[in-house]
Amino acid sequence: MTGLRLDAVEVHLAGAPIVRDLTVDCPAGTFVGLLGPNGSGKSTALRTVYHALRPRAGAVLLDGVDLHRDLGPRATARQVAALTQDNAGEVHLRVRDIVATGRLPHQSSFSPASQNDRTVVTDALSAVGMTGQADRPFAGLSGGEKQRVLLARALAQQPRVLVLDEPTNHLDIGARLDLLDLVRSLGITVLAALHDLDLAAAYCDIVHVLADGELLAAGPPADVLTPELLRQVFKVAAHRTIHPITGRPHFAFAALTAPPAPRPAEPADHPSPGPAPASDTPLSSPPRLEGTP
Ligand SMILES: Nc1ncnc2c1ncn2[C@@H]1O[C@H](COP(=O)(O)OP(=O)(O)OP(=O)(O)O)[C@@H](O)[C@H]1O
Repeated sequence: MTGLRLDAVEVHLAGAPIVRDLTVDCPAGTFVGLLGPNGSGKSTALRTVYHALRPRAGAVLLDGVDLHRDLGPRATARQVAALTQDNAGEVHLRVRDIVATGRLPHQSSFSPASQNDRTVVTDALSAVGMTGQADRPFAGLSGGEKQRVLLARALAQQPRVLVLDEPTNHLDIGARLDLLDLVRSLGITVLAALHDLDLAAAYCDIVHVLADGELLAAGPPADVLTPELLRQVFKVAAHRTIHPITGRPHFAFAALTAPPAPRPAEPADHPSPGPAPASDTPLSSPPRLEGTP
């Protein structure tokens, strides 16, 4: 298989098993989601892909090449870019300089930034809509702007695999969709930890669900994300419908302890045609707000 494969990956942290026997296949060009509750091991698994953690057992393979055994961190960074939550330490740089660090794996001390490097950085800034902010200090940006700059840095790496750890944190709904649309349009292999199950269902070709460091289910979102599985994994009541625009699964959630809502009135209760008033109150006399005279 061409693409990325986590093959029976095992990670221990502080002596405890955090990820156990995890196999995840990301065929080349697919968008694969890693889902699961807080603490289920998603970030830990992703960190083995971008060389921040070495698996204790198993392997991370890119087109069959073992990233830890056969490639070092620098060679891996020419193939794999990550957009993660850890971005401390870069706060004193300008936006353009942050994005330019994405070119470092492609440069050597004998070949500093080339014209091509500068063009790639300019294009990456443009792709995320941050051209006009290129000279601002990174530290002065909003959370959403920072996220876009860090995506630009990942794009500047010109990776074959993009690892995303909760990439839509801090983003408003329009920016979330823009970011995931942009990522999808790249046509590269994507492995993303996502909490938003609607976004996962809308963007992922395949999802893998983790619980307590182990793989519980994998497959297309429509097959995997059943109300039964969501109840088991996230301990919520889930109501699944089809999104009227995207045609993908769409969810409404309630706590398992939530009382059932009163049943809506049957159509037979309102036999007259045309729009019905929202309540029994006549439209000519709007209800008074509590506390108004
Ligand atoms: N350096 C560490 N030492 C010990 N335990 C750790 C370390 N890093 C993470 N863990 C633990 O590993 C478990 C999995 O953490 P991880 O961050 O991978 O989960 P996650 O699924 O990404 O969670 P979230 O959705 O909350 O981001 C958690 O219980 C966490 O406390």
